Amino acid sequence: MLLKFQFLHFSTAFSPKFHKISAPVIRITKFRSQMGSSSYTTSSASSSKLLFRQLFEKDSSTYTYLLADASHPDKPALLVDPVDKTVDRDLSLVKELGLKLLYAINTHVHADHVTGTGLIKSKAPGVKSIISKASNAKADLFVEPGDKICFGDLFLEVRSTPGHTLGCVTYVTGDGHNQPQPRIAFTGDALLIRGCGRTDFQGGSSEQLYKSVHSQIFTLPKDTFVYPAHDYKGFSVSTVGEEMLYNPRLTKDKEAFKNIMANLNLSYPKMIDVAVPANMFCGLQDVESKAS
Ligand SMILES: N[C@@H](CCC(=O)N[C@@H](CSS)C(=O)NCC(=O)O)C(=O)O
Repeated sequence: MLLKFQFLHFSTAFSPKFHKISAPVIRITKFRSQMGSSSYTTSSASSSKLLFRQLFEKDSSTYTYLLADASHPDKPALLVDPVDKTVDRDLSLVKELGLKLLYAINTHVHADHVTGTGLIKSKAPGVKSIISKASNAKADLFVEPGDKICFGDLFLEVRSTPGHTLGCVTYVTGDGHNQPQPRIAFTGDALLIRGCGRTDFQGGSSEQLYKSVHSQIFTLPKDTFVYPAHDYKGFSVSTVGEEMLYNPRLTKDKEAFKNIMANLNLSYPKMIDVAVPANMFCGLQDVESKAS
């Protein structure tokens, strides 16, 4: 598949740029198991190159993920779905592990917490924020389906998974010999473990979500790890195969799914009126000129 663009691989003199290229750079490497540790960690998916940490923000039950190419001399890294309240913790971890943070990326415009991307940019100059173009939010870089976000020799592929919000995307680790195996999907709120994101605001659509999950996530290899943006039941990780068998909503047919989603009767997230406007600007409400 031809790529519309690919972010440049990290170099010592760090300077992220947009480049249109026709194919990813693939190098073959060996894999070995690597356990991770932090304040809250799983380490189910790993390779000799990937440093991976799952971090938790308890007030909104949000997961933030830290990924880095540990085999690269500069250890280029990115954070998926950082939360404002835990930015200091996350940046300390980045420093302790000797990583060079390149990107702070969001799966979507969150409604229940303020994203940490703007705060990270103010505390770690040079870090670029990323969100989907379809989100209509502000960021330094906008991704579209099929785009790749490179960090060292590793990359995340962008898959469009609207339904919870209009601009939701799922980031999936690359498919190739030098990429982590099994693959890892960061599903945001599109697919939760034994659940899924609600579809009753922010351009949500149960019809669209059903299509997104079935066409963009359930088509990944069954051993692909599923790491969502939230968990409310104590789960930390699942797999595509597991969710295809046991997800109580998405194993149903489309009409039954739509009926379930129409009758969730969830109260609105407590922070929605603060979080959504702020998150349209990387969490930096009223700082439009700085927000990118
Ligand atoms: N009680 C929380 C919000 C809980 C909630 O609505 N979660 C969202 C994801 S964050 S917008 C969701 O989609 N939940 C699906 C579900 O089935 O629980 C708060 O007040 O913030």
